[in-house]
Amino acid sequence: MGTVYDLIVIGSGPAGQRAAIYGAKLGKRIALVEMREVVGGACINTGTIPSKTMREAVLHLSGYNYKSIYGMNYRVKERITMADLAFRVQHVIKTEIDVTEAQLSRNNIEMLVGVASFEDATHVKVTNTKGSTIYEAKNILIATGTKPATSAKVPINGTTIINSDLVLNLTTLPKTMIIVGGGVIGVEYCCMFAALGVRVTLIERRPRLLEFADQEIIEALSYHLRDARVTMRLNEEVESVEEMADGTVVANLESKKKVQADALLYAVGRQGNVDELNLAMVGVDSDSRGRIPVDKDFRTKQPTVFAVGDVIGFPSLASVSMEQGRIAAARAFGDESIVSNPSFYPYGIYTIPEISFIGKTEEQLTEEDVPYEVGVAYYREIARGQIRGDTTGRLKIIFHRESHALLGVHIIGEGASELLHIGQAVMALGGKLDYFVETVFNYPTLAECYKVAAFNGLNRVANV
Ligand SMILES: Cc1cc2nc3c(=O)[nH]c(=O)nc-3n(C[C@H](O)[C@H](O)[C@H](O)COP(=O)(O)OP(=O)(O)OC[C@H]3O[C@@H](n4cnc5c(N)ncnc54)[C@H](O)[C@@H]3O)c2cc1C
Ligand SMILES: NC(=O)c1ccc[n+]([C@@H]2O[C@H](COP(=O)([O-])OP(=O)(O)OC[C@H]3O[C@@H](n4cnc5c(N)ncnc54)[C@H](O)[C@@H]3O)[C@@H](O)[C@H]2O)c1
Repeated sequence: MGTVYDLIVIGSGPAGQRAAIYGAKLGKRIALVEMREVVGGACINTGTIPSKTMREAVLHLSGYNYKSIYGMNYRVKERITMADLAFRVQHVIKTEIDVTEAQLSRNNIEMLVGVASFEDATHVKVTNTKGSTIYEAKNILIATGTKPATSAKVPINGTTIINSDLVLNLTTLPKTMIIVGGGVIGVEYCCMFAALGVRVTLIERRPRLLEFADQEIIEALSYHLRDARVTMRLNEEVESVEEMADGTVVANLESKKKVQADALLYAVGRQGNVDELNLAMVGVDSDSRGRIPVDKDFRTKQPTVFAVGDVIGFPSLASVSMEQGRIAAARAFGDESIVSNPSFYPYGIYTIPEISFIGKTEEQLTEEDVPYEVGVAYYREIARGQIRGDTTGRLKIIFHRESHALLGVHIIGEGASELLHIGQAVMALGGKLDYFVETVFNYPTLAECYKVAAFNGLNRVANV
């Protein structure tokens, strides 16, 4: 009789890692199956970490920050190459893999290398070059993540027509580029390539970018995109993509227009990694985008089978995936102690400049007939904004007119994704606008924006 694990986790991205470690901390016997040669999933290997590292390298090498302070063009390196960017990205990926492997090994998690598929609700087959082995577990957790969505009419060739997994495959920095999809991936890469001087055309089928974000913030972002010479084509759908004989690429739009460029990034969403899992063996379904439905404890229809992370769909963030993994592992072992409130989950969008928010948008509150007011602080009014050379950033607090409860915080500007956590803490602890008025912040800091925005908001309420 072989080992019976308490939990087998399929996938070593943020969701799977956190589930495995939480289970191990409870003293359980855990195995983690990963089909890639390295741990970390899309987060470390192709998604979050590479894109955020590339962004940092772009800001540094392109002299973006220098320009905002001295108002002139200065490049650390005159000809920035894809190799310059890849060098830094590979370094950070390697370090993150090492850190993760050490963490898993310290917690005595057994690594099984290969593709996992279900035999039944308590047995998983793992197949690798040496053959197949069947493992037994009391609980199984699916954390297989997603891959870029494809289309038969978009021939990804890995060199001029790429998806987000293949950005570093570009051998040379294109002069012109088409980005299909104005979601988070499309907009983040759009900002990076534009900062490098690439003329980008961003094509999005919806009437606006990043529909879930506050409109005022997206209008501010659009100003920056135009300033970086990005052409935005909204309400336009790419129907097909062609490689031309001269090596360029053409996007054919539904509206019959054509857009030509040196390269094209196809970023129209993601598809759950469910094909290999043989879900039918456990009676679990997935939808057309490969998403697995789960209950509030992340249980599928099969009580011993859980699913977490990107493979269950929205919000598809590394941060949230980790939390889902932790909760699912706890529930699998009857631990109800972890409570997590999704309304306090933040968004960090690493555009240039950064966007971050929590809570409701003005549009949502208007829709819900909530009597709200806003308070805004502009970085240019704050000493730290002037010192850092970011005079276009802004922080907006949305609060209830009568109770002054915080309903949302929306920031665009340098450091937004870090700065947001002050608002998040105050919101989560039930604090109100008055907290910012009564609290002394370090000076000069961007945190002062909260105080200025709170005063601005109170003045507006007092005047009506
Ligand atoms: C370009 C890009 C940028 C992003 N930026 C951010 C960001 O800034 N902030 C943020 O919070 N999120 C970001 N995300 C999202 C984030 O990467 C994901 O939310 C996160 O990786 C999801 O974690 P996961 O564990 O669910 O899946 P993944 O990280 O996708 O890991 C799944 C793992 O499962 C393995 N696997 C799949 N099928 C099997 C099988 N049958 N057997 C064995 N192993 C299997 C895969 O090989 C993979 O290693 C970004 C994503 C992309 C693509
Ligand atoms: N900073 C972050 O948190 C971060 C960064 C990157 C990715 N992510 C995660 O990765 C996930 C996937 O991101 P994504 O941007 O690929 O997907 P997405 O679904 O967010 O955006 C895809 C966009 O492409 C558009 N689109 C689809 N087909 C089109 C067509 N034929 N022509 C023109 N436009 C078209 C859609 O309208 C949509 O706006 C997101 O859910 C996000 O949570 C997060």
